[in-house]
Order: sequence, then C-alpha cells, then structure tokens
Amino acid sequence: MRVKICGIQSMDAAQAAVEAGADFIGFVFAGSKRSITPEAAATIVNNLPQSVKKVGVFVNESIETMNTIASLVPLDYIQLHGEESTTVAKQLQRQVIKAYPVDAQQLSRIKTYPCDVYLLDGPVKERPGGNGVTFDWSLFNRLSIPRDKIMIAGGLTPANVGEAIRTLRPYAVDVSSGVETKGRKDPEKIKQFIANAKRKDEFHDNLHNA
Ligand SMILES: O=C(O)c1ccccc1N[C@@H]1O[C@H](COP(=O)(O)O)[C@@H](O)[C@H]1O
Repeated sequence: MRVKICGIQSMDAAQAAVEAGADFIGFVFAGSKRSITPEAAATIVNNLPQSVKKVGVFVNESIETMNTIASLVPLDYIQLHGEESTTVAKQLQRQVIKAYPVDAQQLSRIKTYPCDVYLLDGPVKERPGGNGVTFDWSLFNRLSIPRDKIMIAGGLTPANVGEAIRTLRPYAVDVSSGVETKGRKDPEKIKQFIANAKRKDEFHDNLHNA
C-alpha cells in the first residue's frame, strides 16, 4: 500500500515520514495553517531521496504559478484541491492528482478527469481539505472512476487506516491531521499510520495469493 503524508512543514517531519516508509510527501501551497513557502519546501526536498515522490497541493491556483513552483521545488505531482477545469490539468507540466470531496448530494461531480490519481477526500468544511473528516465510505461503490488510480483521504488515522484499506482497496492512502498532535506532525503517529497501512494482514495475503 502506498502512503502519502501531507502538510509537511519541517525537515524533522519529512525525515520521520521517509524513515517510516512514506511513498509521497505533500506540501500545501494554498491558504492553510499547513502552508509552506516554495523556498522552504525546496530546502526540505533537497535533503530527501528521489524515490519519495513530492506533491504540491494547490487550490484554484494559476497554471503559471503551479508550473513555476513545480520546477523550483521540484515537485513530481501537482495536487488540484479546488474546482480546476480539465483544461487546467492538461497544461500542467507534472503528473496530476485531482481531489474530490465525497458528498452524497454531489457524487455526479466526480467524473473522468485527465489525472494520474483521483484523491477522494472528506466533505468540504471550513477549509477545502485537511479537515480531518471522513467521507461516507459506502458511497465508494457508486463511483465510476478507475479503481487502480484511487487515493483515499479525509479523516484517516493510525486507528482507522487498516479498515479503510480493507473496505475500499485503494491504490494509496493520504493523511494530514490524523498524524498531528497539537497542530504539528507527530513522528510516532506517522510511524504508526504507515506501519498500519503497510502491514501484511490477512486481507493483503489473500489478495497477493489469489
Ligand atoms: O491540509 C490542508 O491544510 C489542506 C489545505 C488545502 C487543501 C488541502 C489540504 N489538505 C489535504 O486534505 C486531505 C485530507 O486531510 P486530513 O487527513 O483529513 O486532514 C489531504 O489530501 C491533504 O492533502
């Protein structure tokens, strides 16, 4: 199972995630208590292995700004967490993760999009993302997007990530607030989250041996 740890703001948090086995590290370049400057993100990225994919999170940002920051940091993926059109996605110079809030009333908004990964997040609250709110997992089966490209987010924690994986069988899982203590990334929670997500349990063994 691939894991993304999002909202990284310090070298310590990035290193804790990498040492615990994170596959993706996310930086928020949008109005948020977790936002980071492109320069600070670049300093962190400079000290990380290339094998860990770097993701920039944007909300309704201009194409030019996203491509500029992607080159500067540099980023592997651009995560679109607003209402970006397909035209925007097609002009980005990186792989694209498109985030959708999963809401029973607006399921039809989640449709085929020119992206490499679909990120299913909790419903929008006061912020477009990073609210620590799970979506109704039972809605998952009503979606007609490619299963092998789905990353699950929204209110995941070390305690519920195993159940999310067994229930939804996604390509990857993503977390921000669930690995924080008092608003800061917590190395112990990061370690627990990744261990639980990657644990070879009965479900994974059965899947592997099928
Ligand atoms: O984390 C933020 O502050 C944020 C701000 C703007 C857009 C997205 C943001 N975070 C993303 O939200 C999801 C879920 O986070 P959580 O685990 O429920 O806290 C995750 O993809 C973050 O990348």
